[in-house]
Amino acid sequence: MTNILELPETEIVPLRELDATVKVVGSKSYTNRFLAIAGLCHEQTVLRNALHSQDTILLAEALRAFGHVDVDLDAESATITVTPLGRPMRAPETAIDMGNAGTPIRFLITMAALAEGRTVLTGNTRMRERPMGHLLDALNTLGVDARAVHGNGSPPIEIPGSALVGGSTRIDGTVSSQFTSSLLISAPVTEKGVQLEVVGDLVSKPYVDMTIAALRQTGIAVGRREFSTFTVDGGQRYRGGEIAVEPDASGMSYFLAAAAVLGGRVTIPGIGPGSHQGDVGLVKAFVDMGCTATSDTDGITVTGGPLTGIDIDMGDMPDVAPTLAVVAAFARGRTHITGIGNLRVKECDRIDAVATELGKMGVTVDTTQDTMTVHGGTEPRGAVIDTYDDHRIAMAFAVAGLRTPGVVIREPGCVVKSFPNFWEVFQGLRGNG
Ligand SMILES: O=C(O)C1=C[C@@H](OP(=O)(O)O)[C@@H](O)[C@H](O)C1
Ligand SMILES: C=C(OP(=O)(O)O)C(=O)O
Repeated sequence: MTNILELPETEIVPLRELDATVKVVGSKSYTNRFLAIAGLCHEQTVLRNALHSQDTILLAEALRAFGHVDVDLDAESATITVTPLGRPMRAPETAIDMGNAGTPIRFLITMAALAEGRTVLTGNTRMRERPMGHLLDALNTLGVDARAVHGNGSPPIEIPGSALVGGSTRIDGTVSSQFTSSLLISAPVTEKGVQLEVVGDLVSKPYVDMTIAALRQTGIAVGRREFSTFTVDGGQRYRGGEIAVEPDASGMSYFLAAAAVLGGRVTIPGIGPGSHQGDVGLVKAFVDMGCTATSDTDGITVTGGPLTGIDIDMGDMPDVAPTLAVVAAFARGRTHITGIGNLRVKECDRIDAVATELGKMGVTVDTTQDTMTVHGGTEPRGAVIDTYDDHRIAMAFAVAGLRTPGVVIREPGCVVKSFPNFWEVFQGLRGNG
């Protein structure tokens, strides 16, 4: 069988009917959180339904490089086991290359300040443009002299060892929530704990809720006043044991979107109303556009209907904005998406990428620095879609190809960042429907 991941491009064959139950991979965000936590824990941690993707594997390998834990990755059983070796965390002699794994590198920047010795964290070309300056400023206030080697706030980042003891600091929340999460994850094992004040309007808030949920689940007490101040006492100990990771809500979005654009039905088991993953909010957006949905112990089900454009602030669910934009291309009327300025600093500039690629399909998209307006109503036409080494562009536009003939996705292998078996699951829609 052809491995789509290795092809220069793949043409999506349209699908007329869809009625499927889809098993998506474990959450990237929870896998990253529990891996980082396990890397600070003195007990063994076993993650079930853990995501084995490029980003989580890079984080696992980075933890191993600090020499204090063994990390066993069993992709077959979707299990990751992290076992402390009873040695201190020690910076590796060479720089750690984190590819374009944004969440992992940002979590590691703070963790590295707990290790012995100087750590250098770097990444690929795009990563070397991604912003980390706010996190460096917060660490500097805590007395950690972490710095961008080229003085531009981006990797490579150099972090001095044995430098983080805790204290009070402020974090600018307007660019990425990952900085707040990073500080919260390392805070409990510092000597003094951390009092954190978030300044500016925090983006991607649900990810901070996920961090706090992960900390509490592993035995950590966190005090908070909404999204403005967080207090974590030092000298706490993370609890190990077995942890089940829920399905990935961002990965789920492509299949729910398929139901929306085809007027079909898709059910995602294992995720429901109790989830802290903000991307679950896309379900309500689809309902507002004309779909019907249920969310209960069986999972989330979306059934497509005639679609109409909406106005929506996606600041709480940035990763599914490309998914919604593609669905909006098939809706009657205009969809106005706001609150998405930080889409410009993700794996690619996702505002420009979505506008350019939908443009190739004959769909007009107006953009500003932090908004996108998709003008639906004209049936999109087939096009060769560039993916900019961005998994979410590849997966979102694959959905368009289920309805529009002639959609070709270039470099489909980029999905490995968060969803290595995406194409397999996507092809599975045909057997199912
Ligand atoms: O904490 C996390 O797991 C993530 C936070 C979000 O980033 P920002 O806070 O930078 O928007 C999101 O885009 C990313 O894919 C995962
Ligand atoms: C933005 C993303 O990832 P990260 O910031 O972790 O690289 C993403 O997965 O869409």
